[in-house]
Amino acid sequence: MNVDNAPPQSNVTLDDDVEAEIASYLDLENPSSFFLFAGAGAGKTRSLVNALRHIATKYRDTLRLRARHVAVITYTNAACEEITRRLEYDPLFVVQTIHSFAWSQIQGFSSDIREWLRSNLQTEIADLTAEEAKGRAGTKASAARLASIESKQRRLGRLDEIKAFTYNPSSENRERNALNHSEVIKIFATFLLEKSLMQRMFVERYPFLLIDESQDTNKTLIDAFLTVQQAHARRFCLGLIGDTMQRIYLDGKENIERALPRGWETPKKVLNHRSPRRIVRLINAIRSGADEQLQEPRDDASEGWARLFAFPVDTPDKPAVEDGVRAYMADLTGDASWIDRDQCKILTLEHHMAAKRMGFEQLFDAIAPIEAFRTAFLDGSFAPTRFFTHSVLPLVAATQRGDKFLATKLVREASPLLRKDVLKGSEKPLDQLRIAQAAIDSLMSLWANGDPTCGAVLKNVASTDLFVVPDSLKAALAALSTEAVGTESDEEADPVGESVAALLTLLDCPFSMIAAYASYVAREASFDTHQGVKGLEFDRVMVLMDDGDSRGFLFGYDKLLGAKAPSASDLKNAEEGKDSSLDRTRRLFYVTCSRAKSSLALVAYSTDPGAMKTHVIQSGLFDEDEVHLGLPA
Ligand SMILES: Nc1ncnc2c1ncn2[C@@H]1O[C@H](COP(=O)(O)OP(=O)(O)OP(=O)(O)O)[C@@H](O)[C@H]1O
Repeated sequence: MNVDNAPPQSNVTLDDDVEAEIASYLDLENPSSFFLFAGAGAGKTRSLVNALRHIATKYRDTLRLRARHVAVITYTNAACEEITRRLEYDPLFVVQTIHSFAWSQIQGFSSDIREWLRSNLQTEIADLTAEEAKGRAGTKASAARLASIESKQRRLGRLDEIKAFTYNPSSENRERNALNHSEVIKIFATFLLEKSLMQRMFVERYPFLLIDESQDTNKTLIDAFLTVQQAHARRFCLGLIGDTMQRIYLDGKENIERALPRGWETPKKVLNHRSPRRIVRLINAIRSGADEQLQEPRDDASEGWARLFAFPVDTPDKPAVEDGVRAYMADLTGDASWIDRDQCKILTLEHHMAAKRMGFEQLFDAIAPIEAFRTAFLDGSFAPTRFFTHSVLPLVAATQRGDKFLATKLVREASPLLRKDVLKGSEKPLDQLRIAQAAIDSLMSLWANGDPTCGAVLKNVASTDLFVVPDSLKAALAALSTEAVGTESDEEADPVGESVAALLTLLDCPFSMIAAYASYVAREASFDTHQGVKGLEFDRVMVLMDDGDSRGFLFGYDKLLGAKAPSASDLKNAEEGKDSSLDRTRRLFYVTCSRAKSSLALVAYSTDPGAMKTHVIQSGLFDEDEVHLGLPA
């Protein structure tokens, strides 16, 4: 065959040798730790599964002989199940989410856990006591501190009674002997770093540890793993898989790629298997503001569509405008499914818009701005809101529906009033049931005068002992219940801290917001956010961006898309290499746009749609005919 006439080589196998490269690092005798650089749709899951299969083929017998395993940490339970399934449930692999994995490693060390907790509680109590000494007596802040000190002291006092600690990654962990989610991570990281025997046992048991979505994995633990790897570089292989451009959680490690120790390998994948050419060009252009990683579309990829529609920020009927955009996209692409809202993935980059449209804005505004609360609040695991969504709401909803059977079941399962030992110890268990029913009646009576506040609900539940109030709410409850005896100037001189203030605002919210928030975090809403679509892909994606809705504490589409100039602090952050709101917005924008398999419509509500249009064209994100100011005729 004449080589000149041969069809040009397709690029679809371009990255195939990366799999071999990774396999070469997975050498039991001479391991190399690695960080896989691969953008959106590069097939990271496939690389991970291939790497694991390689280990199984090459080392199964050797590993089994010494009861060793391969550990894999994934971000979600769904990812965990998917990888386990693809590995055909092979017991060689321990595939777990970070909390389950951390717990499985520390579970047997009850006395060490007890000592860690003792020392941690003592430090926390000492800090609070010092704050109390500096503060003013009789203020709400003082009431909150005293309540925290009391509950910590109570826990400290009971530590020696606890024989074994418990933990459940998907529950409230409110039992006396339970650890909470962040303690499990901190304890594991501390043990790994401080207990050399545990460190040695760990690398002996798991000579290979691969972490998926490593950019979002808790930074304390990533740092601990990096230290362990450095100490045992010759017999422990740490493989980090992920994409720095897709870091969306604030507890992930910033600039992880720059923190890699010497001697690490950095294989790179360049193909995007998911998106059509136009969308790969767009996500490359978005990414170029952050790093130099460019992707190539597959040679057999179609051209696809990406369009930007910019509207004034005060557009009155936004949902109607969005319907119009979908109708236009259906016409443009010849894909009638755009008409059907349910066949499109509608993404809001931030949650405020969802909160506003679904009716829990006040709740969102109370909690989301607090950095330490945000991640858990947005994924539904924040203990104070979970108390309302998982304990109180189901009971209230069942009672309001007249479902007595379910209401009784819920109280039996969760209420301290009907705990088995209480019923057993009671001479007349029937009386105990009456007490529980009276507590339910008392709670439900709050609705006689309309929608009660969360604070009124909490006070009521605490007074009847219907449910255990989580520690995280006790300080706020104390502050709420305090008839402040301090003067106004005392309150000014000793205000409640940011966290308690946020919880007090939460307690001020009408309880009806809890149901709206619960359905949002359970993803029952018709639109989703970047968090909900991690790792997923959809044919038709519509991204909604509204700075008017985002309150500016996290986002800045107008800045990203050029309708507003960056602020002085943005420029300063950029100069100092610090993560700015612009960087965060760029990453969310990248994550959402890169989910599209066929066509993409961006809808921006802007303070200056004209300036946005000029900027996105000048910066090479879009061509002139791809940007519409208003709905095209
Ligand atoms: N080598 C390949 N050949 C063909 N299709 C592939 C290949 N690798 C991955 N794919 C497909 O490409 C799509 C993206 O893969 P995958 O979801 O694993 O990417 P990813 O790197 O995890 O992406 P992201 O980080 O954006 O979530 C999937 O539909 C997958 O089946």
